[in-house]
Amino acid sequence: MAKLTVEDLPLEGKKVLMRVDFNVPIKDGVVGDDNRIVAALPTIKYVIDHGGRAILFSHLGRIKKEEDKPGLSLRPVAERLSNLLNKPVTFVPVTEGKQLEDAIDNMKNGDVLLVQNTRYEDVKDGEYVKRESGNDPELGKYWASLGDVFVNDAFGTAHRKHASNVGIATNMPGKAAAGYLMEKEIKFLGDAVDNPERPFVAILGGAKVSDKIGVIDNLLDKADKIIIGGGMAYTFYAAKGIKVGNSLVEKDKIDVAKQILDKAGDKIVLPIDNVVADKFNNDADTKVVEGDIDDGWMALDIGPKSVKEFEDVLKDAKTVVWNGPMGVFEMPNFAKGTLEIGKFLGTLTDATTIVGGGDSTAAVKELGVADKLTHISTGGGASLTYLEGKELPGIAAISDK
Ligand SMILES: Nc1ncnc2c1ncn2[C@@H]1O[C@H](COP(=O)(O)OP(=O)(O)O)[C@@H](O)[C@H]1O
Ligand SMILES: O=C(OP(=O)(O)O)[C@H](O)COP(=O)(O)O
Repeated sequence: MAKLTVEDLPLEGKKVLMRVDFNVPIKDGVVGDDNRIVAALPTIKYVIDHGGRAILFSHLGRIKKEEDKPGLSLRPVAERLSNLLNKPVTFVPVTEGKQLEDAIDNMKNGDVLLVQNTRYEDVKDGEYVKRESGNDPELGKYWASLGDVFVNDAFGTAHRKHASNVGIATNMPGKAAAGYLMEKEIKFLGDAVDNPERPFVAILGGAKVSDKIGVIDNLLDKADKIIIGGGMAYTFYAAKGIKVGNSLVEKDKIDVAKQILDKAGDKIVLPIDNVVADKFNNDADTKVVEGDIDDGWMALDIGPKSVKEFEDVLKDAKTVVWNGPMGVFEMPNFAKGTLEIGKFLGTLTDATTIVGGGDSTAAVKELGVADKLTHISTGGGASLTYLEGKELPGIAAISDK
């Protein structure tokens, strides 16, 4: 890696500022899926095992007004982290000032401290000032002044230019390194996209064509096949002149979809059949249709022939990258396509299989196949930005070796 890593930094007795992505689901004050916390443990352990004093920063959710703050405290995360590390974690309920500075001064080698949600800085005295998410230069400078070195392990936030990632790093030139999770994410995604074992198949789903057009465009030059399922498939149907009924279509993207199809030749694989419904509801009347979708019906999942078609494309793949569900996965009656594809990926034990994004990750976990896949990315937006071939500001700001 051309960037400094945690192993390049002096740690013994140092105040080690660490940016992690602990933006995890919290319900009634309890952490739900703790995958992102678990994924950061190797770097945290490395730092404390080498005598560093780990000062952790993360955002949680989005804060636009004072009332958002109480429900988005990182305190439950500190508790879960403490359980996972099997040692005390000091939680500091503020993001700046004497209380934080004193807590840092009181740390001993090997101690762990978690600072309050960095996005508390986005609202000051009731005003939405975006000091954290707007990368206020004074804030990054202040946080950088609290430590000796900086480790960024927040891959999930790497597509954001925040004070707590880019700001701190730019104020610590030559002392800002990547953690193990960051390294691992870049390695798997980087190898998959830049140096894939072939055939390389990408599976893209979900709803937002506009967000993923850039990804498709970049992958056209790199992948052998691109499977498009989920809501985005129907904008491509429209581009091909197939009737879409009431299915989700981004009308202003039909022309771009046409251009992509022209450029793609037979690289793009679209669903043959779909589960269509008479309303956007789990209890809707449904049927499976091939090709044209009549008015009054909307496609909410791929059909059984599409599942077979996609599996035929996937069965010989040596590298697979999957982002986005094949249907309205949240409704049990339209989850089958996503679950079948997830299950099939679990059988591809000879291939490198990488899954990114909340819904697809949830699907493989629900199926219990997550541990059969090579890599589950902790970043949805970040992995997409990477697949799009764009620079991630959080990574760019890390010091070069
Ligand atoms: N056929 C479909 N029609 C409408 N919405 C769909 C369809 N297929 C998938 N979706 C929706 O797409 C959403 C996920 O889209 P998106 O945000 O683009 O993906 P991701 O969460 O992976 O980034 C899910 O909420 C899912 O219900
Ligand atoms: O969860 C995140 O994004 P993701 O759901 O796209 O992976 C990151 O923590 C970034 O959070 P944000 O989208 O509120 O900036």
